[in-house]
Amino acid sequence: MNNSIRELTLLQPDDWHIHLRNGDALATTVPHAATSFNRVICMPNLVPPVKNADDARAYRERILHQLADSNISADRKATFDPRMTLYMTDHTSVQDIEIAAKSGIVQAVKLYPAGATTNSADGVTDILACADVFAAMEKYNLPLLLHGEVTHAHVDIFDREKRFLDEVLVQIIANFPILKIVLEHITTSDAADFVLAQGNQVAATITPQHMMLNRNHLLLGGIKPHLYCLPILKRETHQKALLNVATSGSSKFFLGTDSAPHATDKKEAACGCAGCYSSPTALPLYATAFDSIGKIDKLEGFTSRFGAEFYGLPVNTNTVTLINTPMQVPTHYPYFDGSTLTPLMAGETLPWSIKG
Ligand SMILES: NC(=O)N[C@@H](CC(=O)O)C(=O)O
Ligand SMILES: [Zn+2]
Ligand SMILES: [Zn+2]
Repeated sequence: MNNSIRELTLLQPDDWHIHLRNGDALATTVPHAATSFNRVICMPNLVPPVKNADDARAYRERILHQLADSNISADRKATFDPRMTLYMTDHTSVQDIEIAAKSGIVQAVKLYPAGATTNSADGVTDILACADVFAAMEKYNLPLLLHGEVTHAHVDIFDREKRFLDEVLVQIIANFPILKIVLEHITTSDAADFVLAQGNQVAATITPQHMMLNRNHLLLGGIKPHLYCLPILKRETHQKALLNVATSGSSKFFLGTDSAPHATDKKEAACGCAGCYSSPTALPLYATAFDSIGKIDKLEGFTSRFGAEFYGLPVNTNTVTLINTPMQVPTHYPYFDGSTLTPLMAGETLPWSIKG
């Protein structure tokens, strides 16, 4: 690598998997997301969850209200477009799907196996019993977004994603061959290979942490609660495989930060919450990851083209410029009620930053 200043102008990225939360959290999360992204797919695991089109519309209004109140630039305000998801439960009906599909604001339906992750208690208990709902999603071309882990108590946490592929996902795909599916936040080479082996209706998002870090970062030399997310970081071979597919130019893999804020004290605890907060520095993080193996030329497809293509949306027309001027990730951000958020790689220096 040479030492000259390099700049990289990208079509403005979209984040196809983000947790903005609700209430007072929005004052922090919305401007952070809107600074880097145009479209964001807002996860529905609020308390209570976003279960139908009316909930989604009301949630979107709260986000847009917060956007209007924030002091980011008028340009960024104008292009920010939160796209909503429904939280699938055992009670989701075909009618819920029909109404959502026609609402114009619901982009997808999210399935959490019950108990798999943060705020998933209302998730689906018997996925293969949801045939009529999947059929309706197929009919209306509404994608299914998966937290792809089995939840049986006896299955080892490091095996849960692979078991989901073999025991659940193969059956969903076999029964609903044209249903669009995104396997969210993939963590293993098994998941990457699985997605590559499917038709173009199956894609995956990859977070910055899963392509930059592995379980040694989480557990060696002291436990690092801010690197704990679900699905949990895996071994280095998986991390490398994810970085390789993300930078391969395959349009099946695209940006989804899974930025998932939990106040610092809720993570630095005897029973710490799962989730990494990465949204404000996601672009420098991904640029750093791609550049680490000489693949920065593949960044724009991953950040700004493949997700839009998968969802059948136009690519953005505005741009953002990254520059290889180092930046320090803040040690924390103010959150609500006097708490803070500690971001992914807090205090570390990244070689790339956003220009201007
Ligand atoms: N990824 C996480 O570890 N946590 C997410 C939930 C999720 O995406 O699974 C959250 O909402 O906190
Ligand atoms: Zn998840
Ligand atoms: Zn998530």
